[in-house]
Amino acid sequence: MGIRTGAQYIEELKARKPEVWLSGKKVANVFEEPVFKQPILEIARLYDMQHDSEYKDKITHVCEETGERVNNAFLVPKSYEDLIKRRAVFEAFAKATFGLMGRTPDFLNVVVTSMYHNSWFFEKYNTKWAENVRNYYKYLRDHDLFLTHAIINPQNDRSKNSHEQKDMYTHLGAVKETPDGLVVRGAKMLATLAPITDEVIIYSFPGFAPGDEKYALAFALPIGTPGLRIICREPMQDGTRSFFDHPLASRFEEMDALLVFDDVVVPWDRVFLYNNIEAANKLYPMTGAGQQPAHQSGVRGLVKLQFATEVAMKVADTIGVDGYLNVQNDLGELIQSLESIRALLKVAEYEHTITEHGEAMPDYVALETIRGLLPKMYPRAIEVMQIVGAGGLLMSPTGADFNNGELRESIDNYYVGREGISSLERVSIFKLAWDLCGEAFGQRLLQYERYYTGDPIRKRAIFFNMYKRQASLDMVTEALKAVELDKEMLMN
Ligand SMILES: Cc1cc2nc3c(=O)[nH]c(=O)nc-3n(C[C@H](O)[C@H](O)[C@H](O)COP(=O)(O)OP(=O)(O)OC[C@H]3O[C@@H](n4cnc5c(N)ncnc54)[C@H](O)[C@@H]3O)c2cc1C
Ligand SMILES: Nc1c(O)cccc1C(=O)O
Repeated sequence: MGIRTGAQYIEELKARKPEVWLSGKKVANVFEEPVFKQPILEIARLYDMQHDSEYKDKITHVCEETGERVNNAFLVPKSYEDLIKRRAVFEAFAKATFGLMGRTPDFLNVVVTSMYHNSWFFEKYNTKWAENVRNYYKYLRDHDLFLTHAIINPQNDRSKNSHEQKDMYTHLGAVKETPDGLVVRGAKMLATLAPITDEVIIYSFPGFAPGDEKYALAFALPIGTPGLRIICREPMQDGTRSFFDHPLASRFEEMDALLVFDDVVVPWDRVFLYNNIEAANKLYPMTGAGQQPAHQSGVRGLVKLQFATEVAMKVADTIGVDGYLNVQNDLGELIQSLESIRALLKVAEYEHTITEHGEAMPDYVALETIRGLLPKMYPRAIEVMQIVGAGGLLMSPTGADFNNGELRESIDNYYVGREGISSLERVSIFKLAWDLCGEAFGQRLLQYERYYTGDPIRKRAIFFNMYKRQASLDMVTEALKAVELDKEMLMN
């Protein structure tokens, strides 16, 4: 098999019947559901890029084991050059979606590739788990599959651990072992793009306490597995809004969902971890499942931040305000943020380390710095877009108004931009901006940047403590030597 085409992705999607709930109704056919139709086509486009002569050699490679061409997300990076090959697919997929779809197939395929290369970790606890991870990676790679994931407990009572919740199966937990597999019950959040993916992987994110053993789980299942219920949030576009009026919301609605497992049987060959809180707490930091996807997210986040910065700059130019100091100051700040992330990515790749298992790991400090900065920089770019766009963001007519002969003269006369910018150009740019800085669609993109990789506050605290453990603070010691001299004097 190897790389799929968009048509193959869609055919396989059509052949599945996941239990998807949307706005109070069970979705009979995901591909025909207007809310999902365009996002499916956008994902299909990514698969087609793998066969496009412009991208094929950049984003795919020939697998040494099978001789098939596979996506670079499945490449185990062994060198700087391999990291650059991985970056190529992250960048190509991000640019195809302006960085607005965070969970494109490359994201989780990188996670599973990392778990595969670090199957020694699972071996330590259970050789079958390690074998299952290795087999699953090969299955994903050879079938070029698209995963969703839900590694966070639903937001119920965050002051209590899973085993202390009112109902012991509010959070996903193991119920019993059977000859066919492990029976699991409960919920996990927040499975982005779940309705249009092939499979779901559940893996553990640190935070398990003694008593949480039944919740210590990692496994993968086909998205249409019986008993798996996918409950979507309210859609932010109904699939009928025009590309003109909502150039981004109409294309890139990245649905989020709660997953409810109703005594679902996980076959034993799909169980990667179970009933072991030490393993569950260490999986994320020890298998590269935290660091390697941060490379993908950093590249994607850079593209998204660059896109927002470009839109803000275009808005300012369109209405002739980028000559003013305040606007230049704000836009200059966005560009400096953008260049900071670009530089940090180069550092992350260049200052990679080779692990004892031969994996090229992008630099932790640079990646964590990106992880902590993007949740601040992206909201700031949206704020600047709102400040510069001002009332003009609420002035745009609709495409229907443009098409109304009675209105057309007024539209052409009164919606123009600066000299040389027609009404159509000005309104089109302001509609891009409004999708990003006004619509619920854009607010989700902002919340995504804040929280897609965990709670930035707690992640920053972990980063600080890691940094503090390695920080020598030598300059302070050096500076205090001068004080020592005085002390000798003072002592005498
Ligand atoms: C758009 C979007 C897409 C997402 N996609 C996915 C996905 O595909 N897969 C996935 O698994 N997850 C996904 N997530 C979920 C994401 O991982 C979580 O949002 C993130 O881990 C934070 O958890 P939470 O949202 O439950 O916030 P909470 O943990 O409930 O935090 C809420 C508030 O309470 C504070 N708080 C809570 N607990 C503590 C504590 N112990 N100590 C200090 N402060 C605390 C937090 O700082 C925060 O201010 C997505 C999130 C968003 C917004
Ligand atoms: N992918 C993640 C997620 O979905 C939630 C929390 C953390 C991560 C991550 O990869 O760091």
